[in-house]
Amino acid sequence: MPKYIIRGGSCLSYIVIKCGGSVLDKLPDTFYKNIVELMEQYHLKPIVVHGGGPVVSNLLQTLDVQTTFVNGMRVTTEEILDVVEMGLSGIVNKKIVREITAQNGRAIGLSGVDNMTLEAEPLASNHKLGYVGQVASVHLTGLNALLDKGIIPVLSPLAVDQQGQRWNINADLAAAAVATTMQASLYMITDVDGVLHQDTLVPKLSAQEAEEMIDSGSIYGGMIPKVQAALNSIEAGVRKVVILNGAKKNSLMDFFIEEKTGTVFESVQRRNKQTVAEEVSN
Ligand SMILES: Nc1ncnc2c1ncn2[C@@H]1O[C@H](COP(=O)(O)OP(=O)(O)O)[C@@H](O)[C@H]1O
Ligand SMILES: CC(=O)N[C@@H](CCC(=O)OP(=O)(O)O)C(=O)O
Repeated sequence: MPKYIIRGGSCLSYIVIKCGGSVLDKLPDTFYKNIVELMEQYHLKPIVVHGGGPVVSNLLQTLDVQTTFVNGMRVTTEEILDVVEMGLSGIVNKKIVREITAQNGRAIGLSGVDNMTLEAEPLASNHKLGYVGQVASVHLTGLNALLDKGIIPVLSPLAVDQQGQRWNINADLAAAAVATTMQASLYMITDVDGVLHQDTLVPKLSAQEAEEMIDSGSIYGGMIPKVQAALNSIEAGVRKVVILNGAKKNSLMDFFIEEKTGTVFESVQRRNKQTVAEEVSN
């Protein structure tokens, strides 16, 4: 087994990799290869949760259906739900499964609806967003059954409630819910190097700094739910979340080994532990 540093003194066996729609067409083969390597060489349990907003928007445009976003969330009617399901659980989900297969990995695609993996409730702040939900519970049976067999689950962010109603979940929120339930580290893969402030990468971001950047408009659009999901995950006990550029070759593995790029969110407790460890080693 290759040598690698486990930072913070613990081995997190689950890793949630959120793959954003913004970067889907720009992901190099190494991205999928790295996921397979994390499972086969580093004995981690990766779960891919994906978005695909641009694919859904293109489908809607082809169908001549208007679509609007409020703070990075798509206003979702029953008609739009059909297209979201078609685009995400169909086109995008199967593309990712094929790409992992091409790297000699084994992957099974499922939607949050399957086996009620993602149980939905209406979004807390859902004023006029329609069928936009949030995750009430993550049911892990299906995901664990696949991981135990060495199969990588690829999860699309649709969810279902107790009445059988589908809900459209922002993929960052879905990934954060899975990471929180599994107490996994969360890698949010997107098309920029991380959170930028005046075109400069912000390597670490606290909740207060993030709120200021959202209020000032320096964080906008799809980066808002991403940063909020990262902060909520940390608040709920996830030790590390990183926003990373997936378009760069090997970025996933490079971060895993060296932690040099991206914007990192960490719990205060973990930061303190690391500082103590570093002081001891000095
Ligand atoms: N402060 C910021 N730093 C970096 N990107 C930002 C920022 N504010 C807004 N963005 C936008 O957020 C986008 C990423 O969000 P989004 O398109 O929803 O990604 P994904 O599909 O990967 O989830 C970036 O491409 C950028 O246009
Ligand atoms: C409620 C909501 O906005 N859902 C998103 C789900 C996909 C998504 O989040 O995709 P990205 O990760 O590519 O942004 C949508 O309909 O586009």
